[in-house]
Amino acid sequence: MSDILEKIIAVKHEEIALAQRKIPLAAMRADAESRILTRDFVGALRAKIAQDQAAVIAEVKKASPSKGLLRPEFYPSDIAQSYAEGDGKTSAACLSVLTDKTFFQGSVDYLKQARASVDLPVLRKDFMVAPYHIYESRAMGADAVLLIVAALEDGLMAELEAIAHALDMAVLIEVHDQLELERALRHLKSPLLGINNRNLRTFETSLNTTLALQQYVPTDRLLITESGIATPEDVHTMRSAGIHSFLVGEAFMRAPEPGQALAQLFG
Ligand SMILES: O=C(O)c1ccccc1NCC(=O)[C@H](O)[C@H](O)COP(=O)(O)O
Repeated sequence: MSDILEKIIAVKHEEIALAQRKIPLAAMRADAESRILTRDFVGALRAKIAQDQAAVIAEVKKASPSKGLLRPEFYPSDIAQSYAEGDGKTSAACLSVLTDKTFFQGSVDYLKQARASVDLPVLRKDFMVAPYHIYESRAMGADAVLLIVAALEDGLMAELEAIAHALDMAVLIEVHDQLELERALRHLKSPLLGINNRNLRTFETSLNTTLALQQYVPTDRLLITESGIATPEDVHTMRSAGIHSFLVGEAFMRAPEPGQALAQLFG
């Protein structure tokens, strides 16, 4: 595991211990299981692709460990609405909202605000390390969760996926290299397979990460390229290679109108 991931995961274990003292696991689970209305995350991506459009998961991210503060004036509802509207022709399929406070200046409230202001399905972007996280994600309204293979043992990641699916949530699996990809394919069932172009040791992004791993992804999985997508040429490179699903944060967060930036990048 990279240093940054190790640091983040250590903080997540501390956070969970605190959270469970406030709301015990049984209560959080009951809350999660009482919420039955989920938006179809996988369906929203597939619908865009069926219309020959790029399926964009647009990220609501105030700051990041690699780049620091991205968007000082940060209003999640406005950002979400801008993504949902785009330019009227090209818009986001889904949202991804960072809820981690320590490293990304995110918040659970940001997810709630963003989701309440649009009809799009929402991914909770955080670092899941225990079943509690999955129940908590559903209880706060998330339609999908991220599972980072580099941060999870085989048995645990399969357990977290099963809980998410039992709660009707989608799971975005995230890998960085071939070993992680093989583990994911062996232990996880979710159709959503994200390849993250960011090297978590150097923070550099390279689209070649996706292009090199693409050949090992079975056709029944939906490949999503993540991180470092910044120019129409990047989009063209991916779409020419048959990759039509994208997770993009920074390029939109630095723009005054994130939805317009999305339309310019993908229109
Ligand atoms: O963004 C970071 O600096 C980062 C550092 C450590 C772990 C994860 C990190 N990013 C999470 C992401 O996966 C990105 O927010 C997402 O793929 C969007 O990337 P980008 O378009 O490059 O903002």
